[in-house]
Parts: sequence; structure tokens; C-alpha cells
Amino acid sequence: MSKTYVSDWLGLTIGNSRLHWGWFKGDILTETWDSPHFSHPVTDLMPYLQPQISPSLPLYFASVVPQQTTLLLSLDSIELREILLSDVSIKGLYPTIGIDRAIALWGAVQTYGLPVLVIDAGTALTFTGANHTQLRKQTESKRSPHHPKTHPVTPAIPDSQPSSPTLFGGAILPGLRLQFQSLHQKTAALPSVSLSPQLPQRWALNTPNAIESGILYTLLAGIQDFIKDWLQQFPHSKVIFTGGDATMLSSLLPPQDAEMIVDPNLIFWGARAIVEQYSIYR
Ligand SMILES: Nc1ncnc2c1ncn2[C@@H]1O[C@H](COP(=O)(O)OP(=O)(O)O)[C@@H](O)[C@H]1O
Ligand SMILES: CC(C)(COP(=O)(O)O)[C@@H](O)C(=O)NCCC(=O)O
Ligand SMILES: [K+]
Repeated sequence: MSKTYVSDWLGLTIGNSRLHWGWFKGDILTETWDSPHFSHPVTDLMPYLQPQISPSLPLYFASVVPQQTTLLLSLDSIELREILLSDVSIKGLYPTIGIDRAIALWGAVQTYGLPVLVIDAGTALTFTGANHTQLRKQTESKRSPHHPKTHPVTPAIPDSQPSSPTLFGGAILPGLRLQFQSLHQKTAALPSVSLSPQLPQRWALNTPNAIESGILYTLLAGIQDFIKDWLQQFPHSKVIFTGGDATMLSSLLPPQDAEMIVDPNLIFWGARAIVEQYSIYR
């Protein structure tokens, strides 16, 4: 396949809360911003772009919100390329895994190596871990000692390079804001609570604090339990937080036995590595 040259381009991932944009000059990410979901067929990208950015740049996008994809595809005046699961070179991705999880994991593998655990604190909070692909053991077919082999056995071709990544697995739960919203929306008496940046008192004596305490302490305990389990299997793994609540949640965790990194741009590192498969940056 021949590669095309690419200079300026836009990366876009569509999450369940909002759109995440990145402006690249070749392989350099120069600017990122978020915008609300498209609300009607998109005829003009300008309202979603920073003033200095031209809507004529090629737009590489990935979406976990099919209605938003449909609205975006109504825009026929620009060069749109959808990033698909098949573009992500990680083994074992199951067909319904979110493309945002796959791209973020690919970005983490590119940037931080293997094994790696990504904690994406977005609308949903997801854990997604990758490890080195285990080489398949070269199993020789069983032969009876009475039938010695008569020709050399061709060694099986390993199905991957030792350093290639495989999805180990993950988990999905409601994200921070969604937990607050669901309590408010599905109960008669619980108010809408806005998050405070510090840990609340665990044993609360009023309703808003009780909600905050319940959600935050159980969420943090759950995150720690997943990290602990991951590190038992992969003691030298890095743990990368991304998504809208990454900074806040990671700052509230006590120190862990691993290098913990907050990187809001994992999806863009993943997108860049994918675009690079088809292009030469200049
Ligand atoms: N303007 C905002 N809109 C939505 N969520 C926000 C906003 N600012 C901060 N957040 C936080 O970010 C989280 C959503 O993360 P984000 O990565 O933007 O979601 P997604 O990728 O699913 O669209 C919410 O739980 C919320 O607490
Ligand atoms: C889990 C998600 C809802 C997370 O979406 P987000 O919070 O980033 O908007 C999304 O990755 C998705 O729709 N996943 C499909 C199911 C799966 O990953 O197994
Ligand atoms: K996300």
C-alpha cells in the first residue's frame, strides 16, 4: 500500500459526554480541546474548531456514539477517515470493544511500553490492560517411538513478535459524573451534587456529603483493587490514567506500588500511530 504525505491533520474521538479534538502538525500534537456533541447534521465544522484551524484539514475520527457518527458523516465537504478496530494492532480485541478503549490502549503501548494498564475515567470508567503476546509453544505432534520421523520437522512460525501486544482484559463501570447523575435521576429525594475536589468525610451527616462519600470511597477502593490485582500479575507495569476525571481521581488515590501517570492525550498518541501506518508525516 502506498503511503500519502500528511502535514496538518485533526484527530477527533467522540465519547459519550463530548468530543475530544487534537490538532497535529505532522507527528506533533499542537493543541487539544473538547466540545459538546453535535446537535444536528453538521454542515459547518467551524463552531467546533479553534479559530485558527481550517476545517479543510483531513479529519481522522473514532466514535463510540453511533448517532454522532451519523451526524458527522453528513458533512461531505471535508476529508473524513474513520479509525476502526482493524486499524489497531493489538491482538485479542473482541469485536464489541469500544474503539476509544482500543485507541487509548494502543497509545499507552506506544508511549509507555508493555505491560500496561489504562484507566479511562470518562462517562464510563474503564480498565483496559495489555501484555506481551505469549508465543505459542511449538507443540510437536505426538509420535510413537516405533515411527521415527523420517524428514526434518519445519519449526512452526511464531504467530507474533514477542513484543507485540495482546489485550489481557478489562472492566467497565459507571464513571464519576454518571454515578452522581444516576442517583439523582433515579431516586425521589437525592439532590444533584456537584463534586468537590477534596475527599469528603467518610461518615457523613448530611445528604450531599453522604452521596459524595459513598460514590468516592467505593470508586477509589474499586480502582485500588483493580490496580492491586493487575500488579500482582504484572508487577512492573505502568498504570496510565486518562479521561475527564483522571487528574482528580488519581490525585485522591494513596500511593500505589506502581508508576502512576496521568496522560490526557492517550487517544491522540494512539491515533497518531494509526495515521502513521497510512501516511508519512512532514
Ligand atoms: N464539560 C464537561 N462535560 C462532561 N464531563 C466533564 C466536563 N468537565 C469535566 N468532566 C468530567 O469528565 C468526565 C467525562 O470524561 P470524558 O473523558 O470527557 O468523557 P467521554 O470521553 O466519555 O466523553 C465526567 O465524569 C465529568 O466528571
Ligand atoms: C465503555 C464505553 C461506553 C466507554 O465510553 P466513554 O466513557 O469513553 O464515552 C465505550 O468504550 C463503549 O461503548 N464500549 C463498548 C463495550 C466494550 O468496550 O466492551
Ligand atoms: K473516554
